[in-house]
Amino acid sequence: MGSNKSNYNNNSDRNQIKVVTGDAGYVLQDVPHLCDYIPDLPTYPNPLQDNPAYSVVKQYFVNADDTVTQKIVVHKKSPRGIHFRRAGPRQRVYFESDEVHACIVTCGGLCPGLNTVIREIVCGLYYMYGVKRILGIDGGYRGFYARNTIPLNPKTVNDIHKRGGTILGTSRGGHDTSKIVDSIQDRGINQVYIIGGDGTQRGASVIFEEIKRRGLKVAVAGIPKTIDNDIPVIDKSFGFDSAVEEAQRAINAAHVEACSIENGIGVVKLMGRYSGFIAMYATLASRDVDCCLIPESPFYLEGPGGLFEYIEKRLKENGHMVLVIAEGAGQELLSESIHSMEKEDASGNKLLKDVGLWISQRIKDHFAKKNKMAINLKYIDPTYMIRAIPSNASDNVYCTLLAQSAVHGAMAGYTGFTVGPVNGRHSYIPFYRINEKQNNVVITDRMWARLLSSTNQPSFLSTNDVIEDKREDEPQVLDQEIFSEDNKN
Ligand SMILES: Nc1ncnc2c1ncn2[C@@H]1O[C@H](COP(=O)(O)OP(=O)(O)OP(=O)(O)O)[C@@H](O)[C@H]1O
Ligand SMILES: O=P(O)(O)OC[C@H]1O[C@](O)(CO)[C@@H](O)[C@@H]1O
Ligand SMILES: [Mg+2]
Repeated sequence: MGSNKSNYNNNSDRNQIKVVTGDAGYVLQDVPHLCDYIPDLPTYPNPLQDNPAYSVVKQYFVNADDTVTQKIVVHKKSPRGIHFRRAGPRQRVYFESDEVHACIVTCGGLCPGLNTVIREIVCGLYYMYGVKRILGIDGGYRGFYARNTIPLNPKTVNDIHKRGGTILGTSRGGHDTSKIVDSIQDRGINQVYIIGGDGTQRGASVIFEEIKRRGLKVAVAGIPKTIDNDIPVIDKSFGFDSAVEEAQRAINAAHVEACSIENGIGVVKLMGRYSGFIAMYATLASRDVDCCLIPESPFYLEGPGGLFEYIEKRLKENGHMVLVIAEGAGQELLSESIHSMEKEDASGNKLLKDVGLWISQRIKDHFAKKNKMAINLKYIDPTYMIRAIPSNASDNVYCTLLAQSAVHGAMAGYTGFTVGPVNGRHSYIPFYRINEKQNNVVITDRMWARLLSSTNQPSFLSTNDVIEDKREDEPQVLDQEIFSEDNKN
C-alpha cells in the first residue's frame, strides 16, 4: 500500500475511527479488530485450507491488503477516494473452532431472506469452520436478557430459507446495552451476528463499544436488513428485490381492475417509511403505473400541475390509471388535514398515518365534487404481504454471500463492522458509515428522471426547486451510473 500511514481519529461522534491513508488520495475506512484492544492474541491457520471444497480454489484467501473502492466513476485527476476492507476468508483466524460460541439475533421489521441469512451463518460456521456451538436469540435485542435461547445447527435450519419471517422472532425497542452485554458475557458468547436495519445497526454499534470497553474477546458483526433499502454505502439491501417482485402482483391487480371499468383508478400503497425505493423500483418494473409518489418528492393535489389535474388528463387519454404511493409520501399533507397525536413505535420510529386511504378518499371527493366525471377507484394495500414472503432466488444467493462474509470476518478477528456489497464487492464497513445517515431516493438523480419519463407524471417541482435540490445533490446508491457522495470532490 505504498506510503500508507495508519491512525485513529478521535472525535466524540466517531469514536476511534480507524483510517489508513495512502498515495493519490487513497483512504481506507477500516473496521476495528480484536487486536486493537486485546494485545498478543494467538492466531491459527484457517481450517478452510484443509476443506476439499475450498482447497482446490486458487487464491481462495483474500489478500490482507485487498480493499474495495467506493468510487467507481473516475476522472483522470480524481483522487482514489474512500475504500473499505474486502470481505472474505483470511489465511489466519483468531478463533479455534471449538472455542467459538456464536449467537444470532434478528431485530426490526420482517424482510424476505432473514431465514436464509440465519441458515447460512449456521451452515457457514459449522461446515467451513467446524463451529458447533451456535445460539439463536429469541425475539430481537430484548431476547438477550428476557428469553431463553434457541440452539441452532445445520439440521434445525435446513429448510428455513423456504419460509418467510424469521425463525428467531424479532422485536422493536428493548435495547438495554448493559443487560445485553452482560448476557453475552455470562453465556460465554464470543461471536455476535446481528441482523437488522438502521436502528439495529446503531444498536450493534453500542454493543460493540461496550464489549470493547470491557475488553472482551467478542466479535460483533452486523448484517444489514431492510426492505426499505434505506441503509447507506451498500449497493442494496437483501430482500429488496423479492419485495419489489411481490409488489408487482398488487400493481397487476390494480391495473386489471382499473382497465376493466370506465374511468378506473387503481391505488396501491407500498412500504417505504422515509425512502421510496420500493415504490420507485416497483413502478419502473411494472410499466403499468401512471404515477408514483414517494416521501422524497413532495406533491400537491389541486391546481395546475397538481395530481388531480394529471389524473383527469390520464383518464381522458387512457380511460384508466394506476397510482403507486409509498407509505411515507405526503405525510405533511395528511398532517394538515388529519389532526392526530404524533406517535412512535417501541424503537422510536414515527408511526405514519395511512396515506393510501387518505389519497383514495381525496381523489373520490375531488371527482364527486366536480360532478363531471364518475370514477371507479379500487384501493389495494399489500403492505405486509411484500415483506412476509420467502426471498427469491437472487436474494437467496445474496443472503448466502452476506452470511458467509460475516462469518469469515468474525473468524478473522474483525469486529464492529457491517458486511455488504460496495459496487458489487462484499466489504467490511465500519458502523459509523452505516449509521451516519439514511439512504434516500435522490430526485435530482437520473433514476428518478427515468421514472418520470416512464410514467410521464408531473414532477411537482418548480424550476427553483430543481436548482435548490441540485445544490444538495446526494448519491443514488442503486444507480451504478451516479457518483457517490465521495465522488463529488
Ligand atoms: N440508536 C439506537 N441505539 C440502540 N439501539 C437502537 C437504536 N435505534 C434502534 N435500536 C434498537 O434496534 C432494534 C431495531 O430498531 P428498529 O425497530 O428501528 O428497526 P430497524 O433495525 O431500523 O429495522 P427496520 O426499520 O428495517 O424495520 C430495536 O430493538 C431498537 O431498540
Ligand atoms: O408495522 P411494523 O412491523 O412496525 O413495520 C412497519 C415498517 O417496517 C418497514 O417495513 C421497514 O422499516 C417499513 O417500511 C414500515 O414502515
Ligand atoms: Mg429502520
